[in-house]
Amino acid sequence: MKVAVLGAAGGIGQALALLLKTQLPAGSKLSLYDIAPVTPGVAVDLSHIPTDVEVKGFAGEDPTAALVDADVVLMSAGVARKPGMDRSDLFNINAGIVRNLMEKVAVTCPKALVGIITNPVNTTVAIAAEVLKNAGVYDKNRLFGITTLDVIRSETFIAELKGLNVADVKVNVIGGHSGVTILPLLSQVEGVTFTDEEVAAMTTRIQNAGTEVVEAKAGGGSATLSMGQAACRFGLSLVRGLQGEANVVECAYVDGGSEHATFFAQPILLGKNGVEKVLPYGDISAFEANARDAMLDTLKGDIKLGVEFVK
Ligand SMILES: NC(=O)c1ccc[n+]([C@@H]2O[C@H](COP(=O)([O-])OP(=O)(O)OC[C@H]3O[C@@H](n4cnc5c(N)ncnc54)[C@H](O)[C@@H]3O)[C@@H](O)[C@H]2O)c1
Ligand SMILES: O=C(O)C[C@H](O)C(=O)O
Repeated sequence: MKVAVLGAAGGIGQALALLLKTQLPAGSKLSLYDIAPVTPGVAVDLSHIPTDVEVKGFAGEDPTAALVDADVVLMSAGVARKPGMDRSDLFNINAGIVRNLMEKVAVTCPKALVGIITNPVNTTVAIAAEVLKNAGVYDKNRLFGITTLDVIRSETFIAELKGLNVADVKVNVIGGHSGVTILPLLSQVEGVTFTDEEVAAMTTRIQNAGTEVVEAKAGGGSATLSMGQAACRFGLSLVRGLQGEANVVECAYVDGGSEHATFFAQPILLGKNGVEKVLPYGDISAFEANARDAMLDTLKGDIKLGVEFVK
């Protein structure tokens, strides 16, 4: 199994690469790419960790060498937020980066499962899809916006509030990955009840958790370590699905035939071809139904921006 990380010298990329080096199945290959010249050095550094995962690093303008024979591509290349910015403020720089990298993916490893981390995810995934369509290689089951950070934040914050073992807390987060488009389905969390006030406060905290980190880092960037963990969890789930493991389920932002929007985050069953099945997200509360319906104009606008960027 070969996993390529694009943006591998960055805050997320290095954390993710470290976790993958120590957690990918024995015999895997890890391919690191970034425009930053330090990237081959990051690979040499990781290669001294005694696991059976071969690491190679590539720098420069062209990611092709890193993408050859990749089964999974995880992309965090791009710029991150500073205080006062919204994720959509990253569009001007990151849209072009994602487009250019996806053009190389389309030519070099069109069958790879691609997980997009680069913000604004609601839009960059639509850009990636349009590039793959233009190249004639789009398979909606192989493209994912990684929203796992919203899931692990929800698990953490709920366990803290309710005094639970975090390993026992499971939460679906649907919609997208910014502001009101992030919707944790708190009504479905087993063994827990929330007051209306708790639901409102917890939903807002999860929606603003990225900003919480951006402000705490005070100009030093956004979430990198928790995102490294989230992307590792999602990337390992993609690998487990590819290897034929049963019942691998994650929430992700996919082109899954949702009635709500072209791309929508919801639970998916992963398998040998990526998305095996888009799963229903189940019964939701009136609060959640209102929040879901209220987000749709924003989400559809974000998607339209991505489609129009490539056209
Ligand atoms: N999906 C999520 O939940 C989530 C969570 C956190 C951050 N993010 C996003 O991930 C992205 C990366 O964040 P970070 O903290 O790692 O930023 P960072 O600045 O630390 O790292 C980004 C890396 O991308 C590289 N890069 C820039 N342009 C490139 C190109 N054309 N080709 C290859 N590499 C290129 C840079 O050299 C840098 O090493 C940001 O857009 C951020 O908003 C998403
Ligand atoms: O908030 C950001 O800009 C980064 C990321 O999307 C996050 O949720 O932490």
